[in-house]
Parts: sequence; structure tokens; C-alpha cells
Amino acid sequence: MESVHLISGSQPYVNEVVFDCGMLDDKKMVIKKICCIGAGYVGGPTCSVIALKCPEITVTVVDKSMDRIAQWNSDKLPIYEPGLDEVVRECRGRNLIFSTDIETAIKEADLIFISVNTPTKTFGNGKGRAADLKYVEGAARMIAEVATGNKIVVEKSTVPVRAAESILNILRANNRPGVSYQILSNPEFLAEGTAIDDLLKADRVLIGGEDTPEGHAAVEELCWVYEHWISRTNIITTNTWSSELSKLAANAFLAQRISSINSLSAVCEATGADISEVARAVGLDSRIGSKFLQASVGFGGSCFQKDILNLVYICECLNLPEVAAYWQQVIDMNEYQKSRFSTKVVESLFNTVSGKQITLLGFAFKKDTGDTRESPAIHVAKTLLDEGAKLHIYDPKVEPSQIVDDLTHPSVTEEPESVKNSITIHSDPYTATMGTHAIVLCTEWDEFMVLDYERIYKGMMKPAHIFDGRKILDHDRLIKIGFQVQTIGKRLARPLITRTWGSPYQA
Ligand SMILES: NC(=O)c1ccc[n+]([C@@H]2O[C@H](COP(=O)([O-])OP(=O)(O)OC[C@H]3O[C@@H](n4cnc5c(N)ncnc54)[C@H](O)[C@@H]3O)[C@@H](O)[C@H]2O)c1
Ligand SMILES: O=c1ccn([C@@H]2O[C@H](COP(=O)(O)OP(=O)(O)O[C@H]3O[C@H](CO)[C@@H](O)[C@H](O)[C@H]3O)[C@@H](O)[C@H]2O)c(=O)[nH]1
Repeated sequence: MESVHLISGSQPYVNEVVFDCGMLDDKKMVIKKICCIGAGYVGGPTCSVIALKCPEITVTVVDKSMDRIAQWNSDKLPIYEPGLDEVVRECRGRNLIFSTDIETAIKEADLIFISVNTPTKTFGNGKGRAADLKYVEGAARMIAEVATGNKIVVEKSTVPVRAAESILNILRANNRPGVSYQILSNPEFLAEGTAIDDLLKADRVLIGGEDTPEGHAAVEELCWVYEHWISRTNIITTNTWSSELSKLAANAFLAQRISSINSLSAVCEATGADISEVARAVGLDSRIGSKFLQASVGFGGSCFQKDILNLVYICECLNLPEVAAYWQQVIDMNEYQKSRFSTKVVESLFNTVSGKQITLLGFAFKKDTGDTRESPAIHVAKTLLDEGAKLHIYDPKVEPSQIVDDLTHPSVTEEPESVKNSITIHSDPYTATMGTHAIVLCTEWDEFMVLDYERIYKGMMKPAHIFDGRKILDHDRLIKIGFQVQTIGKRLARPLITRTWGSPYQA
């Protein structure tokens, strides 16, 4: 039933282990209960889909946050994700449980996912770059304290290479009789806004494990879970370290494409080329492909920046400064893009936005999510607030309290009360634009493409400006309506720009 090929080398770093998990019904698997520690953007949707596809397995998702668990058990889930409500409604109370009783869930589980957050460290060694593994460590210590019997522990969180080794050290340190562990790496590749689809039709599932008979058996157990809905050919198995590194590599490649196209968007604006035309021409080369070539105000989200910074830090620790500098540039280019766009807004508004009313359309880091982590909208808002603007913000899914939290965070302002007095959060795009000088579009929500821009224009101060940071609007039509329009990677009808008072020039 199982075949194992050691392809090369004797070091754990270079061994590639290939398992044949065989057909689902050939197997006698023991996983009846799964526990997932961390009920966030990954733990919640992933376990909901496992519960949906594996009705014979009981899946318990636990979190130390009582609020979060209460929301998972309510009609208003803690995260917005298309298709998630339906899956949760079908499984919750059947074989999907959300609970704060972490100990019981760990004790009863055959397999435990660690799906906790791994943010960038904000202090100490590696500050601003290394991943903070305190939550992973906390979860591992909890397992070590309460586990009984044999457990398969699965790293679902994104972690540095060789993190599994540290987790195993914590788990095995207790050395209690009758307790044994296998640790697997099974990074998650879902993107927010498309999580359910990504989970149901994953391009691949990646499982890394120890190159021992027990390790192979554990890998096979997890293969079996996924084989309920993912074809065996799309489940790939590797050694643990390759699996951990592949997750960082995938995010680094994706972000690199965005920084590459964004760097060229600056060249387009300076030359008259159009970045959409360039992206299309480049992407039609089948070796390059068309995805992730959408120029934008910059990438956001909880993963890209954090994971690349982590990769940079690992390279520095491994004494590979050239490799570290190479990937750091992806982040630097993203910072440049966010600043370039924000500066363009200020310069185009006659180089002063002090006291001006400006609308931000969209605050989430991308459409179809309410998540604002590392959203470029925060950068734009900060620049405009620092320049004295009054902001009117509308986003269809972001909670108003989240916007206030983001903009009054100490990394954004030292004067939270003044910021609170400078922002108004609207529940409707038309009131958000009424009487303002400019619209800055930060998130590519579909509904922004079909707004009544004639109505909006009538209600705005003149000249009325639109800055399309996502390239989703019909610019020719907006110009015909009377707007001054600017976007990324394309020169439009020549708006009047004043870089310094008294020296107006045409962009
Ligand atoms: N968000 C994504 O789209 C995405 C996609 C792929 C991978 N990842 C990775 O998955 C991991 C989780 O990301 P997320 O976005 O779901 O994070 P999140 O912040 O939404 O959720 C993490 C949850 O873990 C809980 N938690 C932390 N320590 C705990 C403990 N000891 N016991 C119980 N609960 C605990 C927190 O309360 C929180 O609710 C990260 O490593 C991330 O890089 C995220
Ligand atoms: O052509 C593009 C594609 C994306 N973006 C932006 O890039 C950011 C990230 O987008 P996306 O990757 O779609 O969302 P995430 O939820 O951050 O997902 C990424 O990060 C996850 C966490 O690790 C991984 O699991 C996913 O595979 C990976 O796509 C967002 O701000 C997007 O607007 C662009 O600017 N241009």
C-alpha cells in the first residue's frame, strides 16, 4: 500500500520522500477526531471544509478568545468569506464544533492542527523581521501538558524553516509514558476572499513529514483526510523542511510578481506606456502566465510582508546577505508604490490637503474580505491625515470599529483623539462622497465599478478628483463626466498638478 522512495542524499534537508497514499477506501485510518487550535481566517474555513467533506470525523476548532468562539457559534461569523456561512450552517453542531475548551479538544483528538497567528516580531532579536512564534509555542506547550496517547501534530501556521524541530522539542520534553507525537508540516495556501473555493479546489495540498516509518504513517493519515475531496495527484509529500520553506517561497514569488508589475507601472506613468497593456502582452507568454500581474496601490494582507520579512531574516541568519537583499527589495518596492500613490494624491490636490474632505472608497486589503491587516488603505489614510485632511471612509465589509482601531494605532498616530475627529465612517458610498474634494479608491470591490458616478460628481466639490488605486473604473467615462482622473500605470487626460506653489506644470 505504501511506497517510499528516498531520492537523494542523507541529510534531512535534501531527502525527498514520496508516498503513495493509495485509494481512500483501501485504508484503515484511525483519525476520528481532529482538533484545530486557532479559530482565525485559516483555522475556521479550513476546518469547516474538512467537516463538510469528512462527515465521519468530528472537527473541534478551539480558540483562547471567547469572543471569537461566540461569534463562530452565532449567525454573524467573525470573518466574511464568500460561501463560508453555508458550509458552517451545514456542519456546525453535526461534526463541526467551536469551543474554548482547549484541553478537552486536545485530549480527545487524534490529529491536532496548530493554526495560530505568527506575526512579525515587534521587539527584541529579529524585531520587525523574524516571525514571532510565541503563539505556536503556547499551543505546543498546551498540547505537551494535556495530551494523552498518540497524537499527530500538524503545523498549519506559516512558520520559519525548521520550526517543526522546536515544536517537537517542546512536545517531547515532557516525556510522559504512553504519549507519543508525530509532527507534520501542512502549510495553507488559501487566499482571503476565495478561501472556500481555494480549499475545495486546491491546486495542491502539501504535506511534509519525518523520514521514518512513523513519520510516513502520519503523513499517510493526513493524506487520507484530504483524499476525501482532493485527488491524490494534487497531494504532494516532501520532507518537513521543504514543506515549511515552500510556503514562504510561494508567497515570495507571488508578491515578487506584484512588485515587478508595480515597478513597471512607474515607468508607464513616466513614458506613456499603459501597464494593463504591458501586463497583458507579458502575461500571454505561457512561461510567464497572466495571474498576479494586476498593478495596484500595493499589496497588503497579513501574509506577504510578514512571510517575506521572515524569509529575509532567515537568509541573514544563514549568512546569505545577497539572498536576503534580493527578497527585501520586493518589500521595498511595495513601500515605494504605496508612498508614490499617496504622494500623487497630495500633489494633485495642489500640494495641500489640509482641511480638505477626501473620500476613501474601500478599506479592506482586497475585495471580498473584511480583513484590514497591512491594508494599503491604512498607508494612504495615514499620509492624508498627516497632511491635515478630513477623511470620509466607506467599505462594504470592514467594521467601523476596525477602521478606528487601525487609524488610531500607535504605529499610525501619536494623537488618536485628533484622528478620531478627522474621520467619518459611512455606511453608504453616496453619503461618503457628498461634498468631498476627491475620491481615493483603495480596494477593488465590484460595487465600486457600478456606482452612479454622475450622481456622485454632482454632489462633490469642483474640481472633483478621482484616484483609482486599483485600475477598475471606466476612466474615459469619468473624464467625460468631468472628473480629474488619475490611476496607476497610465497617463490619463492631463490633470493640472502643482508641485510647489507658483510652479504649475502639466503631468
Ligand atoms: N490569513 C490567511 O489568509 C492565511 C493563509 C495561509 C496561511 N496563513 C497563516 O496561518 C496562520 C494563522 O493565520 P490567521 O490569519 O488564521 O490568524 P488569525 O489571527 O486570524 O487567527 C489566529 C487565532 O489563533 C488564536 N490563538 C493564538 N494562540 C492561541 C492558543 N495558544 N490557543 C488557542 N488559540 C490561540 C488567536 O486568538 C486567533 O483567533 C498564520 O501563521 C498565517 O501566516 C494565513
Ligand atoms: O495581481 C495582483 C494580485 C494581488 N494583489 C494584492 O496582493 C495582496 C494579496 O492578495 P492575495 O494573495 O489574493 O490575498 P491573500 O489572502 O493575502 O493570500 C496570499 O497570502 C496567503 C497567506 O499566506 C496565501 O495562503 C495565499 O496563497 C496568497 O495568495 C492584496 O492586497 C491584493 O490586492 C495585487 O495588488 N495585484
